[in-house]
Amino acid sequence: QTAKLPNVTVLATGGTIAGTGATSTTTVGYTAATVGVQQLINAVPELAKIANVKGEQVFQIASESMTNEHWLTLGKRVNALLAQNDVDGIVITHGTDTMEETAYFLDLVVKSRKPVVLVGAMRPSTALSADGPINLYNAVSIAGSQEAVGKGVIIALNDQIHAARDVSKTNTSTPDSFKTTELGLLGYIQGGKPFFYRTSTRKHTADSEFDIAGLTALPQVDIVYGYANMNTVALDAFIAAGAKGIIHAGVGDGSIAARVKPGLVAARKKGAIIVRASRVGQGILARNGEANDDELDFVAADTLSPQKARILLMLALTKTNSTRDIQRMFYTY
Ligand SMILES: NC(=O)C[C@H](N)C(=O)O
Repeated sequence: QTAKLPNVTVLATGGTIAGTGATSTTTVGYTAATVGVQQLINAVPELAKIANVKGEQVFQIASESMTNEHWLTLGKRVNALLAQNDVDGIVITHGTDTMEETAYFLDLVVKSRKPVVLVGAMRPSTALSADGPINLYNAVSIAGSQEAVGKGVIIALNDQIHAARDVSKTNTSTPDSFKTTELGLLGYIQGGKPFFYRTSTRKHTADSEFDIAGLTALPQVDIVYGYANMNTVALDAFIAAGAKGIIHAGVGDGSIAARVKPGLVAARKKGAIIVRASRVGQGILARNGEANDDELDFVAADTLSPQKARILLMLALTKTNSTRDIQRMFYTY
């Protein structure tokens, strides 16, 4: 250990960054989650110059198979490590498909201001111009930096730094897939150093009211997707299966089809919390806009994507059933 260097723990969970393909030109149709954490670290010897890096294999999965239970395990491990004086920051290697969801979950449950950086790759480790090694190098640099303290959970790929709340995967396969909404990215990594230009005004990490310490499961919340000719088949099935909350990923500003509305009203009467979100991807979901939320006792998702609204609603339901309080949470986080 070099005294002056920060101590960064790399928690590996799988994904394409740990994937291998048949040939160097295989950039699709490879196998995700095959390379172990020590091999990932060893592939970037330059890491030793910027941090004392320790690796830990938490899972080895493709991120499309991420579950609530994985999140609880990971969140507890992150909190335990960040409580240690000899850990300055954490990097989590993760598949890109659900990285934005894991990042937002952690943003709401990590009890520390120390940096937590999620990183992945769009190309497998065996590909020509694999993006994993440079992304990992940059992520370790951010996790060990003073600049990243207190910024909330970060996603860093392709030389860009994004806040967990507002970033999403926007392209199926290109290395510049991760974009923040119009709200704007946090900064860049250049020459191995992070440069921050903005922060979110929303609460996160050490200022969050959510605590997973005593939890072994999260309440069931499902998403129903809006489209022309939508019906209530999926909604009714989720409610019958015991959903405690429904995210309605409506068209436009969260509009509800005339023939779907009675199903949502019935679900609310049975006790499920209904959150109106939008499938559009940008903008504020107007409370009392396309639906009278006050009258229907629904919640508006603000600017959260449906998949992130699901996470906030699950955590909200661990604390309250009050739609008033849940709406406050959607305007706070
Ligand atoms: N680029 C990736 O990491 C995609 C992969 N399916 C995953 O999410 O694990």
